[in-house]
Amino acid sequence: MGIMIKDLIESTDVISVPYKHAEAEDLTMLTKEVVEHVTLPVIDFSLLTSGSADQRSQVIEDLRNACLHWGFFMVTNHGVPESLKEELINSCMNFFDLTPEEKSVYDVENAVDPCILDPIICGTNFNPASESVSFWRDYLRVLVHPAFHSPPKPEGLSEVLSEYSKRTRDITKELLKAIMEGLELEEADIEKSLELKSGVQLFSANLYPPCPHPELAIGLPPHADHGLLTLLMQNDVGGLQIKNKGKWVAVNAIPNCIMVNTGDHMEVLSNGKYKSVLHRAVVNNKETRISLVMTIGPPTMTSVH
Ligand SMILES: O=C(O)CCC(=O)C(=O)O
Ligand SMILES: [Fe+2]
Repeated sequence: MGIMIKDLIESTDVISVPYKHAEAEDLTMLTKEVVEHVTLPVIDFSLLTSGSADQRSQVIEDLRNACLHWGFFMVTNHGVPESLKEELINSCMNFFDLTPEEKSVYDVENAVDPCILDPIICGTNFNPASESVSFWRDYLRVLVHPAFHSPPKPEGLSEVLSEYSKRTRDITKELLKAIMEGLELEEADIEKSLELKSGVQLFSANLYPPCPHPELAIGLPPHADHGLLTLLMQNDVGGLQIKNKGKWVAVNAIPNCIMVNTGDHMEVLSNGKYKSVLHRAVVNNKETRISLVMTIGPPTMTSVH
């Protein structure tokens, strides 16, 4: 792989983001423009599972509106303990801290066939020789369902990832059920059409080290996700921006909420009603950001984006 940004930063005193990029036409992707901060719709998960019938109907209505107008919402009271999130963040940090040799086993550039989903890959989007905009992200991506995978190192990652995968999967199922009810689809049809039991669940840990010139780089360029729903948790550093009503807005996350967005398969399933939303991640020059991303889709899903 190209050397991961994290390893590069640790091996050299000076790291620059080439200024030539300022001339690149890709500049429209960059984030010099001032973006407004918004609060996404909030979905209280506990009301979906143990609220009264009225409360559940209200949450279904809220989900409908969130999917229609935003394609993004924040889930609170979801039952994932903060400690589990913290442990997973620490384990992923420990993975990125492995030596380049240890990580090279999962090097995306050694992947045999780009059409086959490699169960575990890691890599970087950073390419110092690139003529266009700098991408400032290292990542680990793991297929966690229908068969669970995990790198054996660092110790503890596998257990924590397995637990986190199960919990986010259960949350996704409940959310999907409620979203489908809002679309007035029958639950039996949904199970059948989604084939969630054999569905694909992909985990990504995105690492965005502090960037000396955040205005000349982007963490993740604008994209939409494959799959039905994507669930995202982050260390308490912001960076996610979404395109809403034609303009980019920055997301203010409630601490420890799960941010959820609709993906391409949801757009198909809802007959185009719920759009697969464009989003991107920007970087900053102060703090490392990490996002834990879980994408769930049908068995045919082959990649995240
Ligand atoms: O890190 C983020 O905020 C965005 C991550 C993302 O969009 C993805 O992994 O698909
Ligand atoms: Fe995404």
